[in-house]
Amino acid sequence: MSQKKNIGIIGGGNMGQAMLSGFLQQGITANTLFVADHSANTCTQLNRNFGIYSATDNASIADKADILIVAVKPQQMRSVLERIAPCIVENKLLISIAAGITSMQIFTWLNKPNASIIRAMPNTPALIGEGITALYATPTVSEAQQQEAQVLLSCLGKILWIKKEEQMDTVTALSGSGPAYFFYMMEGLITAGIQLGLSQQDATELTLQTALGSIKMAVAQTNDLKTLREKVTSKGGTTERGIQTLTQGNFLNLLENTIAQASQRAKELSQEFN
Ligand SMILES: NC(=O)C1=CN([C@@H]2O[C@H](COP(=O)(O)OP(=O)(O)OC[C@H]3O[C@@H](n4cnc5c(N)ncnc54)[C@H](OP(=O)(O)O)[C@@H]3O)[C@@H](O)[C@H]2O)C=CC1
Ligand SMILES: O=C(O)[C@@H]1CCC=N1
Repeated sequence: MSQKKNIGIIGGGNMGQAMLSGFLQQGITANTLFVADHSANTCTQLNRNFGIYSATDNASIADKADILIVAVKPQQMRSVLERIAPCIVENKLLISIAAGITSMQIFTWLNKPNASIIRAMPNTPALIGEGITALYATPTVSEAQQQEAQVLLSCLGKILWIKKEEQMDTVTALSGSGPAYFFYMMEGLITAGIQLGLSQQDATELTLQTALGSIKMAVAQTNDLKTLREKVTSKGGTTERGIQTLTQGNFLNLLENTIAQASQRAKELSQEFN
């Protein structure tokens, strides 16, 4: 990515900082990164920890940025966008990562039907360059801007372009929220191991390395997931009993319902904060 482009981020919280880390690790220079956060304390910390310029005034950061990432909570999106609207001049690319908030709402709040808007859904593994970011470009975004967004957000891991905006809610439920489901499952496995007599340290090491090895095998795609599972599951053995227990507990239905509910929540966020 051309180092001449200034990257602005509004909202220096969990995801704003994960993105910032990913950008810096991939060699985007600190003097092209600008962050706004309404907390002066957060600004001081960002400046100290990342060596980037930060300010409490959103408009000043929006002005400096060629590419502006809005990373505040959905409930803050409307007031933030209405206030920075005068800064969203022609050729500035605005990337929203807010769950649920539609491009139609963004255009309306900016009152700029020709603004260049991309919706992005990253996830927190962006912090170590192992995220995946789904992207949806509105028709006002040029090919060159799509390319810029792709190059920039590739610093955070993989990229997946989505053609239909309505799919963003499912994407949010699956990959945006997804790391939390995996962390939750690992927490549960560790707890179970401890309850059955392992030390915290041993249960943690066994769980984390098993997760890592399984993910690496899944990603290598030498076999499909079902085959990989079946290779572990000896007839009449331990895994079979474990999987039976998951099946009896409607594990797959539970997962389907989890994604459906998270996706539904994205739709509600859009309506609640309209
Ligand atoms: N966390 C995640 O894994 C992911 C989050 N997202 C999306 O990213 C967005 C941010 O989420 P997340 O980082 O978790 O939230 P955080 O609350 O951690 O970050 C938001 C930051 O913005 C600050 N802020 C609040 N109001 C303003 C304002 N008016 N102007 C400037 N800064 C403000 C907050 O300060 P304060 O805390 O003081 O309110 C906070 O530091 C959300 O829209 C979410 O849907 C998308 C993908 C993944
Ligand atoms: O929980 C949330 O609403 C945000 C969006 C995806 C991950 N975190």
